[in-house]
Amino acid sequence: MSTENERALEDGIVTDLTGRMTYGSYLALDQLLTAQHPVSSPEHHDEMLFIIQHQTTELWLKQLLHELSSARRLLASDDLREALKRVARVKKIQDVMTQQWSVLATLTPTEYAQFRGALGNSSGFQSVQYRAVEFALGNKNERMLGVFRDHPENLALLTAEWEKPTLYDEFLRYASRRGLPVPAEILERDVRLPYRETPALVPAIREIYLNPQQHWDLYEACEDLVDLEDNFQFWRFRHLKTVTRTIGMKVGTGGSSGAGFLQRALELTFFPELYTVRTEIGS
Ligand code: HEM
Ligand SMILES: N[C@@H](CC(=O)c1ccccc1NC=O)C(=O)O
Repeated sequence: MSTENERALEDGIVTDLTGRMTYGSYLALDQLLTAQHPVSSPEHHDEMLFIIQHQTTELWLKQLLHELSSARRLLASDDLREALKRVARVKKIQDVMTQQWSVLATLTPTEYAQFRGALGNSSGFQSVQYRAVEFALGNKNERMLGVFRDHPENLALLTAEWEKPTLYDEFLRYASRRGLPVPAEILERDVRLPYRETPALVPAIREIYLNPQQHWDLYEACEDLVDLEDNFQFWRFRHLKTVTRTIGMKVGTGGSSGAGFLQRALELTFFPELYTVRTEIGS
């Protein structure tokens, strides 16, 4: 151990950054770190945590959309292996997002009640990126577009997502090109509608699960999609549990019933046939 207990800076380290790209300029930190604007007055200590938790979630949602869009393009160009790399990253990001609830769970109902009133009618329900991720995964809902009528850029982003095939649509189109019997009603479906379970698809999925050696990459892909749906439900569940411990059964600032409304999202499924097939495997 050096007696000074101070690390010497090496001569090669650049310290005059005038006119150069820097850490802060590259990452636009001047903007990022001045974008926290608590609205409680006097400012409540815990509102900063509330803002940071949402902002970090929005950053991860941006990355999820980036990965999911790429995964769909890769599937459309028959590159399943690379598409699955994207999905692997999506799964890791979901893990972080779900873990992150434990930070917000340190916010007590007493603390939250002290600045909740300042939030007005704002609500996570109005998160355009969250809605775009739901759409990308198949939970389309035309009525959600209306929420963004006051914000043309958000409306354009979500409308574009609404009109795009979902990750499952692209996967099933790819499986069809690989020779699996994906019914025409799926290949030709109106992709702006929520994905609904189609019994005629189950034989194609069953074929993959009963003969994994012949369809190994598709088999892996199906399991990755199930992981992704599981992870999505874990996030929803932690949200519901955080909400219940913080506001109990109060109605939401966005105007919904609150916990009951969030509970009903847990009944939704993105990839129904991937679950149905499990009932049919073995005895
Ligand atoms: C104490 C913290 C939180 C509470 C009490 C809470 C409460 C609620 C409630 C009651 C709703 C239903 C809509 C409404 O009427 O407002 C909702 C929806 C939502 N919240 Fe939160 N929330 C919290 C934290 C978060 C965080 C950190 C995020 C991350 C971005 C988030 C994202 C969402 C989303 C995306 C929805 C829409 C869910 C859907 O449509 O199924 N919430 N929240
Ligand atoms: N809906 C929450 C308020 C809330 O959580 C919130 C408020 C503004 C921005 C994001 C929020 N997060 C999730 O809904 C409530 O009813 O307390």
